[in-house]
Amino acid sequence: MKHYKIAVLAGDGIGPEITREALKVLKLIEERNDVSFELMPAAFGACAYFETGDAFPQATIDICDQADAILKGPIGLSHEESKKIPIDKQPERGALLPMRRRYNTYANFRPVSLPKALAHFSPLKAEIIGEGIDLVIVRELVGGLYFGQKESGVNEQGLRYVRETLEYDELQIRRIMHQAFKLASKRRKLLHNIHKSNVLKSSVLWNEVMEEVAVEYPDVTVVNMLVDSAATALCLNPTQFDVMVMENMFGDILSDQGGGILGSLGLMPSACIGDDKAYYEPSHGSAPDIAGKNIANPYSMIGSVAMMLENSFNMPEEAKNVWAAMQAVFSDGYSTADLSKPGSGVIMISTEQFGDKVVEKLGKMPKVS
Ligand SMILES: NC(=O)c1ccc[n+]([C@@H]2O[C@H](COP(=O)([O-])OP(=O)(O)OC[C@H]3O[C@@H](n4cnc5c(N)ncnc54)[C@H](O)[C@@H]3O)[C@@H](O)[C@H]2O)c1
Ligand SMILES: CC(C)[C@H](C(=O)O)[C@@H](O)C(=O)O
Ligand SMILES: [Mg+2]
Repeated sequence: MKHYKIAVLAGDGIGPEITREALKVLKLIEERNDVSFELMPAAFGACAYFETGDAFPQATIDICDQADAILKGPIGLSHEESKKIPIDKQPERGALLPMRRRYNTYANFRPVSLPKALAHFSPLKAEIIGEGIDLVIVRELVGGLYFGQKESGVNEQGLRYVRETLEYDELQIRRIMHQAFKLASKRRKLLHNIHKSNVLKSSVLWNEVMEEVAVEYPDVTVVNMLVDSAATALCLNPTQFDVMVMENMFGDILSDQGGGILGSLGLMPSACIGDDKAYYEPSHGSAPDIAGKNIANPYSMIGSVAMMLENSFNMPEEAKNVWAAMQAVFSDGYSTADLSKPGSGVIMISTEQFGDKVVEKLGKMPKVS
């Protein structure tokens, strides 16, 4: 029997609620397969800061170091609450970015997917969604503005100033390009390279390296698109996209737009992959506005489990079953509050009921031999 250690970082806000549902699904997966999961819960985020004075405490680092994979809920506080924590200890700078850096999880895969049958979830017109949206944003996750040099102070004119640098070297660009081209090769063989080379020199290097890597993938068609134009295209014609590759900050922004065109950030799982370690997290945040109400959509967290099964545990068939189980819940007409607005015809269920229904559907699916 295969045995895997999973660090479970439930995080802040809706994190514990959606993690609870994801763990129900993991438990059933253990029962259905020749696999055992050793769950290692650990404090991470604002909750860890208030408990220990550190958003990514040493005890959590030790657990994550040992783990075969990390399942992470969203972290963070509301804008006002964040002010209670010194800026460098806040969960984003004090936990999330250090984790990305520590495990060098440079490739972030953010699927943006909505089958035609669920077009009513989207704010876009059905004719725009056509046969369905099915694209993946490949976001570089450990470079760019997020990790470049920073300085701030008072300048010669006595004005407060700040300087943040957008840094990439060719190795960082090359490795994310290989990830994007490999994914494109397995899908529609179409890669949209998103850049801003009309202004940013970083994008000029980005495009140069992309062209060098492209030679190794002659069957993949590359379409170059400026990031501002891509933002419009995601709304007006999202089905033209299959795989989109971009630097860190562009990927942060366009992936939230991805959630927007689907109808909810609750539909946005993700995988953050490094050469030696991977962690899995929803693309969205801790949703302080709905935390503790049992109304958050756990699809993003359960989808992150599916991505973990496929990428870290070599269980692609069971991963497909998890996706199918969630789609089956939607097909029966149910969803959480984010996607069941009055008049939508969708029957509203709680976070917990959604998890239970996924478990029920998955339990009825034939086991993978
Ligand atoms: N990777 C992460 O851990 C991560 C990602 C993004 C934001 N954050 C942090 O989260 C905190 C809140 O940020 P924000 O409010 O700007 O963004 P958010 O993503 O938490 O929420 C934006 C909107 O989407 C809704 N939403 C998000 N997830 C949902 C779900 N699963 N089901 C239903 N609705 C959902 C929220 O209710 C809210 O209306 C901030 O501290 C931010 O830094 C963390
Ligand atoms: C919380 C924040 C640091 C993070 C990011 O900007 O990468 C989040 O928005 C995300 O998309 O994972
Ligand atoms: Mg984001």
